[in-house]
Amino acid sequence: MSLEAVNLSCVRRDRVLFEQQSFTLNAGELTYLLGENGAGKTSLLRILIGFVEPAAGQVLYGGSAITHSDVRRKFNAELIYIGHKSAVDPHASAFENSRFWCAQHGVSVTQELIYSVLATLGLVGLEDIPCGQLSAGQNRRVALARLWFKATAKVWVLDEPFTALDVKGIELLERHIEAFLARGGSVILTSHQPLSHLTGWRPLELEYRL
Ligand SMILES: Nc1ncnc2c1ncn2[C@@H]1O[C@H](COP(=O)(O)OP(=O)(O)OP(=O)(O)O)[C@@H](O)[C@H]1O
Repeated sequence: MSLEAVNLSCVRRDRVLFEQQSFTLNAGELTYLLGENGAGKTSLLRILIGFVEPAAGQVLYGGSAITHSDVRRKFNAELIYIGHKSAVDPHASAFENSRFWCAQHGVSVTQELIYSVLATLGLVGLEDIPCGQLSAGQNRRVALARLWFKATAKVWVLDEPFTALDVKGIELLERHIEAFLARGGSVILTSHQPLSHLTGWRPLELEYRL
């Protein structure tokens, strides 16, 4: 199913961030959203997932508007969004955050699977302590574990997923994105760091407008 932006515009505090943005995320494609600080990348991603309404235009999933409840349900079932701030509860552990996220998103997982994914993410021994005591990169890994849990996802919308990751973490995530694309997934992401291994992406540049 393709995710399609049709003539999207966004206005923030009387400033037009962007207008008439149209593009399609197709199966197996990676779109790299580029632009200076404040250009509107996060705003565009939040419109794309239906969290914020555009000033004009619409978002279609499989050809129908995501504002229709049946389309919304299907889109929810096939979407993973990881925002810049990650939404990891600092008072809960990596295990508890993962279990809650899976429950909230209707993803059925065993305890063993949660521990195994957290191990893949390099979090062995850190699974049961409050995330507030983990480093920034470790917290990012806890958030990224969602990309391993939800096997039914077809679209990943990732806002600066590489932030705070070390070299190994970047490589792990890039390989996981590659495998997802090879299975026919679609990805749109922002990153202020150049992508190191990922190739074949399509740039989508937002110009900073005064
Ligand atoms: N809810 C909001 N209310 C008012 N202004 C907002 C809101 N959200 C974003 N903005 C403004 O819109 C502009 C674009 O913000 P946005 O976060 O989309 O940019 P960005 O391209 O993701 O930036 P960065 O690279 O710094 O993350 C900023 O000037 C920001 O202050």
